[in-house]
Amino acid sequence: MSTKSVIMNGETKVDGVVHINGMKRKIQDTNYHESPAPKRQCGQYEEVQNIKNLLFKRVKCRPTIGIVCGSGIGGLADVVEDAEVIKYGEIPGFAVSTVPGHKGQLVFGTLQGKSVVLMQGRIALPIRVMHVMGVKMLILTNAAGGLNESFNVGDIMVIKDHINMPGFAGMNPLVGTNDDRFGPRFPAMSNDNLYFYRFGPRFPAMSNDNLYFYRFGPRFPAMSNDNLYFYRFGPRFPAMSNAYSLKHRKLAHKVARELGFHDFVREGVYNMLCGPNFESVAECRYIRMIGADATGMSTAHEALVARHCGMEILGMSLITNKCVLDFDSDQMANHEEVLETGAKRSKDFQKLVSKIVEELELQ
Ligand SMILES: O=P(O)(O)O[C@H]1O[C@H](CO)[C@@H](O)[C@H]1O
Ligand code: HPA
Repeated sequence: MSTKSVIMNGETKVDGVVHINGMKRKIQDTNYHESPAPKRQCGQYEEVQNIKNLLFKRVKCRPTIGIVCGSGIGGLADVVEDAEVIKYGEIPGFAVSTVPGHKGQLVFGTLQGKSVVLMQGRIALPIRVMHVMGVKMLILTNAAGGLNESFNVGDIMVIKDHINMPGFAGMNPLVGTNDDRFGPRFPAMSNDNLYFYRFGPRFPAMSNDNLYFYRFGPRFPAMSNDNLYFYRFGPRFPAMSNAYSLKHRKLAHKVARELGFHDFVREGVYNMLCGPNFESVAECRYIRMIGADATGMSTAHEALVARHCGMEILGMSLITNKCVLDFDSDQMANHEEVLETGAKRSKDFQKLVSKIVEELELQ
């Protein structure tokens, strides 16, 4: 006899298979989002702790700020003082970055008096390693193609939000069983401070502030009197608010003005596609239509992993080329142009990031 249960509106579970809008999803628990995922690129907790221990045996630096250097932007490492460099190949589990323009190493040291770690070469695992090392603030940089017609090659776009396009097709670094030691189950990336749970968290304390809203209410609420949320296992459907926080975007623009960079520092929405091909003209037109100002092949997943474990983020894209939006154009994006623009703007980018680091107030 088959067992059938209604999980939530429109979703039913029949013999361990969830049916959503006519599609079948095999599940382990009652939660289809927790179906077994392939080995997680952003790291299991023990693995991440082991890497941290290994790194802390090798370096003196205890970073509080992490910086991910995009294509052609790695020159920032040159201004890091007391640099301690570890190649990805020396770190178990770190994929060796294959993109030209990415050196594939971690650089620990001091920037403007603050302890930092730079990733020269982007892979997902180090974000969680940074988190367990104590990094509170992550600066994400990338090279991106400009979609906004008013952007020029060489502009720097402060990211106000992102579109995780691969996520539309199920590619999200947070898919798989949630490890609550990193963060909650369903982080939202909206820009407000309200938490919405689809079902409510599992074992939350009912805090004293008025920022948390439950759509259905928490499962096992305690009524304690403190202002903090403690998750024993983490909430199921939390929102991850303030992803690219206004505070840090404002700081980036203030610093840009102080440096006289305001003419080429812009703001906009970053779109991530998987790559490795550059986008077709129709794709570019589509991404522009849905609200993106620039597009690349990175950053959104790192932002998701970072926000999931509670890090603050600031993102900046160097517009290295203009995306081709005209079907009849013979222009073609290419990685050489990306690196070339990166090189031309590298000193300005370094100054901007260094001064932002100097002025960052860590909570
Ligand atoms: O996002 P970063 O690492 O800057 O690199 C960008 O540049 C490469 C394409 O030229 C792609 O990897 C794209 O994502
Ligand atoms: O035009 C682009 N598309 C995708 N990624 C990129 N990285 C730099 N430029 C681009």
